[in-house]
Amino acid sequence: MPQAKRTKRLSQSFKYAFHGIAYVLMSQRNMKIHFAMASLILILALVLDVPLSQFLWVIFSIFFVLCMETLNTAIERTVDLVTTEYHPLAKLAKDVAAGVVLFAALFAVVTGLIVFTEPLLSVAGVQLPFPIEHMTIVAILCFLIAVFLFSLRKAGKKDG
Ligand SMILES: Nc1ncnc2c1ncn2[C@@H]1O[C@H](COP(=O)(O)OP(=O)(O)OP(=O)(O)O)[C@@H](O)[C@H]1O
Repeated sequence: MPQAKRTKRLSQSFKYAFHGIAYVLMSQRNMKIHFAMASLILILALVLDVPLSQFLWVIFSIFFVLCMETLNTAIERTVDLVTTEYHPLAKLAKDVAAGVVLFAALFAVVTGLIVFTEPLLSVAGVQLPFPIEHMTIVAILCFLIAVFLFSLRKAGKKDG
């Protein structure tokens, strides 16, 4: 029956997807760290009773990081399929894929700082000197400028 066939195919797809996720979790140290951090953050959100609108951002950033780490592993294995020898393009592909995970992780850190800094400090009876959004803007601007300067230096070294 076509219906039964489709159900079987769907369950097979889930099985393959879970196999992929299990592989990433078992083989990648970073994925284990992401899982541990996500668990801690969820417990912290529960303890601090984070409002739903902010909690949604926390959940989004958790799954965003998990997605990017999974994608990164897929890219790494694909590169390994093409070559296990040293190749500058293999290096570039893997380094850029690692950059994707770093961007996702930074997004998660920024989200965590915005959501958790004030509630955590208020538990300790401390007040921030400036609004958290202003401090976040300054921190992100500093990061962007630092990355830009680092890239310029790298490009300069290549030319020189
Ligand atoms: N075939 C290759 N050619 C050139 N450089 C490579 C190659 N494979 C890996 N590298 C370099 O080594 C770095 C680490 O690669 P590696 O595949 O070990 O990634 P990893 O994050 O340690 O993943 P895993 O431990 O899951 O294999 C890459 O970012 C890249 O700079």
